[in-house]
Amino acid sequence: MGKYAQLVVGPAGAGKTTYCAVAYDHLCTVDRSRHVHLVNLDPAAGALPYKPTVDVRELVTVDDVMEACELGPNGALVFAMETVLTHNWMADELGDYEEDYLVIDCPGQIELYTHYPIMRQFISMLERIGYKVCVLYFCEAPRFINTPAYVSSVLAATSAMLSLGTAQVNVASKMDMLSEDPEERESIVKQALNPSPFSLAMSMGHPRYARLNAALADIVDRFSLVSFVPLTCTDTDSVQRVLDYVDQSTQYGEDLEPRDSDYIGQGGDARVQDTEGCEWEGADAAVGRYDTEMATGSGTMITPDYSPDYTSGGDLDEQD
Ligand SMILES: Nc1nc2c(ncn2[C@@H]2O[C@H](COP(=O)(O)OP(=O)(O)OP(=O)(O)O)[C@@H](O)[C@H]2O)c(=O)[nH]1
Repeated sequence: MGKYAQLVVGPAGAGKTTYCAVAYDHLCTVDRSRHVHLVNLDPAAGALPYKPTVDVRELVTVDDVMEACELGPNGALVFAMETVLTHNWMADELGDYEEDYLVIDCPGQIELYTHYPIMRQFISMLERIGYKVCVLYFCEAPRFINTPAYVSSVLAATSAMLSLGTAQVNVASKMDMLSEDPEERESIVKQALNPSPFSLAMSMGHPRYARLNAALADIVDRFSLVSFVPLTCTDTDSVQRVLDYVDQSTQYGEDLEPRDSDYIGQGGDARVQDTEGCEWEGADAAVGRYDTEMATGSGTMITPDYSPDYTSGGDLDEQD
């Protein structure tokens, strides 16, 4: 089987801990071929709904750091995470097994994924000891209904992808909060995630920033930035679907295929061509594999044909 890790990241309250507990149960009961372990990487975590195999709080807690170093909660968290890396504690805790499947519950401070190199270094450490890593970036689906929040989520997910530099599956969590009807809720999110660039630009923010809004809307639209796999933690099928995409991005079980057309949003239609002319569509592109390839310069993204020139002026200028 080899060694695999899913790193569950995203803003506070997005549903990371709940997913980790549910995914662990699912993997232990439905797919029993893996040696699954839960890892708590949040030194500020309170009561957890699962019993972790490895718990960072045994090494350091945010409360201890706050007291010892007289730091605030955010500074203490960064200090605690740096402590984890400098002590090589995690590698020692994980041991030298040939086969492992880790589900890692991470802190909810977004700056860890976008500003600091800590999580990138943590991923490098896992890769060094033989793990294939996939990041799961969580966003709450109900936030997508508000356009500025949607654009901000897309940009934050993209920022994490660039900063962490590994395969990434973006997850739209808490889908059940949109509607009781599964079809209706997917359609709500699909609509919210596929606005025309014009309506995106118009509803993005204050007219003072019309040119910036237009440029961002164009980028979000033109480059099919990210897609989201819908998730409701109480729905076994949707949990399985997320796991399928993670498997595909880490190439766990080469013969596994994700279910088609389950991605929602811009990148669901992404098409990517590698240097040998081989084209990846939808899932392959959307799981973030193309981003990794592009980052290393070995991939070429095919952009949609429709790319209106909103940045050159027109009606939007009148709002400046
Ligand atoms: N309705 C609904 N609620 C959910 C779902 N997943 C999680 N929640 C709820 O969302 C709240 C936050 O969930 P957590 O799993 O603690 O979120 P988190 O991202 O780990 O939060 P932090 O540890 O603060 O970073 C809890 O009350 C969960 O019960 C879901 O699929 N549907």
